[in-house]
Amino acid sequence: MSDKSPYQEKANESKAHVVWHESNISKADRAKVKDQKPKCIWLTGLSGSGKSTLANALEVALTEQGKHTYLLDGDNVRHGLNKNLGMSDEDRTENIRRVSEVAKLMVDAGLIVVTAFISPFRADRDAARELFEDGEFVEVFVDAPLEECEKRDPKGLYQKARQGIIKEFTGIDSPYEAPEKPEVVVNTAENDIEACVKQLIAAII
Ligand SMILES: Nc1ncnc2c1ncn2[C@@H]1O[C@H](COP(=O)(O)OS(=O)(=O)O)[C@@H](OP(=O)(O)O)[C@H]1O
Ligand SMILES: Nc1ncnc2c1ncn2[C@@H]1O[C@H](COP(=O)(O)OP(=O)(O)O)[C@@H](O)[C@H]1O
Repeated sequence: MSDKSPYQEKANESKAHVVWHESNISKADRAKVKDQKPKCIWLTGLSGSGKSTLANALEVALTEQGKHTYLLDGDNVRHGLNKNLGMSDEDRTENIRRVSEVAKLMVDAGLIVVTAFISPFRADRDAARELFEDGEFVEVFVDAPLEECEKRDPKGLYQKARQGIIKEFTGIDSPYEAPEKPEVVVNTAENDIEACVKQLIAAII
């Protein structure tokens, strides 16, 4: 987001008068009560690659193991917190910035957070990583070729994008920058859902 945005102008006005408060309970205290290591599991990939499906299945598996989790999904967050954002590059960046900060708060609360956003820009995902301590941020590339995602087209969005009804669609007329060094790559075109979840659990726990 540029420095000329209304959000940034208001932030600049008030910044000088806003003071950080320390809390008596730390992230480590909260994590100890939950008996787990807080983490942010960041799923990135094309629409239809399998982010929501895997994030849901992963949350189920973690909950069955007694872990305390929360799932942040792009479609859902865009109905509430980020309902004032569209799909321009600038709005996607702001979407990911806000979600990264929410995920950081949730990790501070001691949770294992799973996020499912296209998050197409490398710089935005790197900025998210910067908010976390070493080892807390696990970038997962949910990898499936565009042709496979388009064939699945679970919401009929690719068809609408090809017809020009939806503009700036990721992979069609908006870019997707694949991760260069993700902690995990799950290939959803070659492995079934169960195998991908197994791979994720092994990488996380
Ligand atoms: N133009 C365009 N491009 C891509 N996706 C679109 C678009 N318009 C609507 N949708 C639907 O919005 C979901 C993507 O939201 P995200 O918040 O994950 O996007 S982003 O990270 O800000 O790029 C995405 O969800 P997934 O299919 O689950 O990825 C789509 O359902
Ligand atoms: N290994 C797999 N992992 C995840 N989804 C898969 C896999 N194989 C096939 N699919 C199917 O692909 C589709 C992915 O849709 P979805 O999870 O909504 O993707 P996204 O959230 O990335 O848009 C679903 O219909 C799902 O059943």
